[in-house]
Amino acid sequence: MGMIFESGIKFIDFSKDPNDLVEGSEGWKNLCKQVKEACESHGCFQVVYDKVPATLHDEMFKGVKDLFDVRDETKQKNISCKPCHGYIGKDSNFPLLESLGIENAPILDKARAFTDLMWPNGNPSFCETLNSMSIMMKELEGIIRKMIFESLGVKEYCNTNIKDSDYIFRVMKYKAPFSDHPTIGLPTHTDKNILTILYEDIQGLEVLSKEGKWIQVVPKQGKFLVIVGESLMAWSNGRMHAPKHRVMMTGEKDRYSYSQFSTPNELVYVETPKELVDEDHPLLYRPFKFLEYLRYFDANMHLANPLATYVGVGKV
Ligand SMILES: O=C(O)CCC(=O)C(=O)O
Ligand SMILES: [Fe+2]
Repeated sequence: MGMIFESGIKFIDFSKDPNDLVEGSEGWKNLCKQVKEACESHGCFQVVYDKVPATLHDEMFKGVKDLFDVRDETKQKNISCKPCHGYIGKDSNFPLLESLGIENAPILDKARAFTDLMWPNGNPSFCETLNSMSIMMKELEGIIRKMIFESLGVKEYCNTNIKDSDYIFRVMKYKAPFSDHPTIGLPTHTDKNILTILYEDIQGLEVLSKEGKWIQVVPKQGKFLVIVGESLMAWSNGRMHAPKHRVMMTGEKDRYSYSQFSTPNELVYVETPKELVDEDHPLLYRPFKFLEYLRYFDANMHLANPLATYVGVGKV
């Protein structure tokens, strides 16, 4: 049951046999190994997780399209005191992109507060879709995180670490550039959070390989893309790779995507466990608080490697 490569991105099947997701089973151990290898080598992989029905994805995209048709003044009401959490719209540098963040959407009241803000009479059906989708994406994220911790030999940290997470759900729209010349939709970046679980309708996302090659992600029905963020990279003492990625747009079709980012709770320190530090793996990053780092990053976007500048130990 080797890993399959599609367009250079590893593909892991979580839905082959239900026993594979039973902790401790042979299938589980095999998946742990595949997930670890993919996160080390590419920092991302595609995963089939058929607990999320295709109809839910369809409803989600329909709701997301309606959402972006809401008046700009209403969308701008979606504000947050946290950087990169609210409304991002039609920035003159990246005019194709529009995006909205929904904090802790797996909590029904939070999802409802968002849909009540966007629609005058709320939108109970989209609220339910959004909430169900974010709960399932949270479950998938939890499984993957468990697999990563187990494969790193630090399973015992899993409970505290999962318990101490927040989630931010983002919906994205990239307007069609009406050109065959690739145009930037979202500039090159690394995610700052723990893990990102992403679903997209049409091609556009590209991931930079360690060898410096841009790899196009080919979206497929039912396949999520999982991306390692800088918090997990730092926590794992650099073992897990946080890849650079970007969105490039061509053609005449708008692109929609949605993702859920797990983020360390703002009160806890992202701190490398002592088990992951030894002579061969000296400590790379000092403990930091996620939200403080996000604010630092927001104010220092010009830096080539903001995390290393912020909390890097020695020359990283
Ligand atoms: O829309 C996408 O496919 C990618 C979005 C992304 O990378 C992000 O929001 O961090
Ligand atoms: Fe990203």
